[in-house]
Order: sequence, then C-alpha cells, then structure tokens
Amino acid sequence: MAPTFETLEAFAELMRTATGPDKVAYDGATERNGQLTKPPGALGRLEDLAIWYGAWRGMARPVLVAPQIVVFAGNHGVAARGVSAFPSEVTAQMVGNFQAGGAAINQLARTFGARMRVEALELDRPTADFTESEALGEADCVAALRAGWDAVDPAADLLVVGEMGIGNTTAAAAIAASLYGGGAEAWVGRGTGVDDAGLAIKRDVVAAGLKRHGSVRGLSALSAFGGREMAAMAGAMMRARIEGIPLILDGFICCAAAACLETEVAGALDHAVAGHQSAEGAHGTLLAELGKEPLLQLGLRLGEGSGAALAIGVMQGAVACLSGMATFAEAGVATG
Ligand SMILES: Cc1cc2ncn([C@H]3O[C@H](COP(=O)(O)O)[C@@H](O)[C@H]3O)c2cc1C
Ligand SMILES: O=C(O)c1cccnc1
Repeated sequence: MAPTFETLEAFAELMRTATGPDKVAYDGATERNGQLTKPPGALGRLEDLAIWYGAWRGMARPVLVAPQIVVFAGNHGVAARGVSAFPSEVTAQMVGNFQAGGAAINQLARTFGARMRVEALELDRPTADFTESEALGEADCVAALRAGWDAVDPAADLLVVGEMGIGNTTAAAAIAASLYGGGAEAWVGRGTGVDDAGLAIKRDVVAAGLKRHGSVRGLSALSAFGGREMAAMAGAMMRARIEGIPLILDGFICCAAAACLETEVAGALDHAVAGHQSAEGAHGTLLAELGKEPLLQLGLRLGEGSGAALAIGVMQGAVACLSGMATFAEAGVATG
C-alpha cells in the first residue's frame, strides 16, 4: 500500500523520506553500455538517459513497456481578470475533447503507446483569485496533491503529467517569481497568445499576487498561487518518485509545479528529465533553475503534456539501444 498524507507537512515528510536510484543497477547498466557495438559515447545523451532510467527502475537491462500520461484539469480564479486569450469554459470543453480522443495529446499518446488518463478537478469551483487570498489554501492543496498521487498507476514504467487550465501560465509565472525572484516581468509570457494589453494585465496580476503573499517557497507557493491541476501534477510526480517510476517534465506550467517540490526538498526531482523547452518565454530560465537540460526544442507552446509525450519516444529509443544491442563479444565485432 502506498503511504498517504493529510497535511502539507505530512506530504513534505514523505518527500524527505523518498529513496534514490539503485546503485547496483546503475553500475550494471553503465558496464553494459560500455560493451555495446558502437564507438564509446556514440549514442550521446541517449546513453546517459538509458543508464539513468535503468538505475531508477532497478534494472541493468531495463524495459520500457508501460508509459502513462495523466492530464489534469483545473480552473483558475485569476482567469476572470482577462489574463488568457481564451475563456475559462475552454478548460471543461477540452476535457471533453481529451475524453473523445480529439486533442493533440491523444494523438501523441497513441503514437508512443502510452496509456492516457484524464482527471478533471472540480472545474465548476475555480481556485480563489490569488491577488485576494491563497488560490488553494492547505485543504484544497492537499486534496489536489492526493488526486494526483492516486492517479498514478504503480505498474507504469514511465510517467508524463500534463495539464489543461485556462489562466495557468499566470499561476505558473507567479509561482516562478515567488520561488526565484526577478519580478513579474521576468516570468510572464503570452500563454495562449494574449495581446500586449493582456500581457500588461498578466504582469499586474502577478505583481499583485507577489505583493499579497510575499516570496513564499516550496509547497507554500503551490498553495498560494497554484491551480488544482498543478498541485495534482506535483502529487503525481512524488508518487512516481516513491514507486521508482521515471518522470518526464513538460512545459512552463508543469515545471512551475515541479519547482515547488524542488524548492521544498532539494533533489525531489532527481527522477525527472526535462522533455522539452517550450516557446513560453521564461521556460528556459525555469529549466535552468531546476538544473534540467531539455531533450527537445520544437517551439511547442501547448501544454497538455505534449512536449513530454514526444520525449517518450526518445526514452524508448534510449532504452531499446541499451537493452537490445549486442555487445562486441556477442556480435563478434572487433573492438578498437
Ligand atoms: C484550445 C486550447 C487547448 C489547449 N491545450 C492546452 N492549452 C494550454 O493553454 C492554457 C494556458 O494558457 P493561458 O494561461 O494563456 O490560458 C492551459 O490550459 C494550457 O494547457 C490549451 C489552450 C487552448 C485555448
Ligand atoms: O509551456 C507550456 O507548457 C505552455 C505554454 C503556453 C500555453 N500552455 C502551455
């Protein structure tokens, strides 16, 4: 039985007790990688990725057969201030689209053989406007963390968490500014494509939120500014950690949720790689703060887990090479 939690402090305690990757598997995978039929290092970053994956799976010759994608949806109080190019109703409408199989993430999930699950979180009860009070507060934050925690399939062997929530690039910018400083301008971007007037509103909203809550960090930032979908992503990320399921991070919103974990407990995201760098202006800065090098940079600015889903293909390729290639001895190929 997976442990559970009733408070943010209990969740933080679970985070602090999480264990790391398997050293024996790491050494075994590293040794195997050195014997494969290729010049040393010729598979570049794929080699490190596969070894890292094997270490977290506890397997020197790992398999990747059950990737899971969970898309969380939530509505934001600040959306009423005009921070998005789209109305809040789009969140629920897109949930319908996910369920019908019509969204980008559905196509990517099918392409890479991932099982996809959609979790809509109280869409008719938006979070509070974070310029006025805490967006979530402890009880709602814990409930959303738990929804994310419970959505992860313990039998999955790779996890992608995606999101849908009109207004959530504003919440993500507020979180990043709270965690890392630099002010609203450093972190606010165009999201779904707001015009200059919308961008000015976003900056004002984030600045007002920072003034209201101060520079809170860790889970307190999630509680102050976060959407339910963002807290649920964070809960799923930590569940993956305790189940030994490697995680691929998506774009700006996903990384803002992740950054709340990393600033709560350093090393909380050691089981995660950055799937891509999105076109949202500050995502590169956020990845640098997290110390993560993105696998892909394709100009995506969608969310839903789309960039991370594409990186499942990279992980599959990396693991297939480590585990499926012949060694020099097996293939009778002369070493250099
Ligand atoms: C049709 C549609 C599909 C989407 N899928 C993801 N997002 C993305 O856009 C939203 C964030 O941008 P903002 O902060 O500007 O509202 C999130 O819901 C995100 O997942 C979408 C947005 C729209 C309109
Ligand atoms: O970086 C992202 O994931 C992103 C950017 C813009 C809009 N939605 C998501």
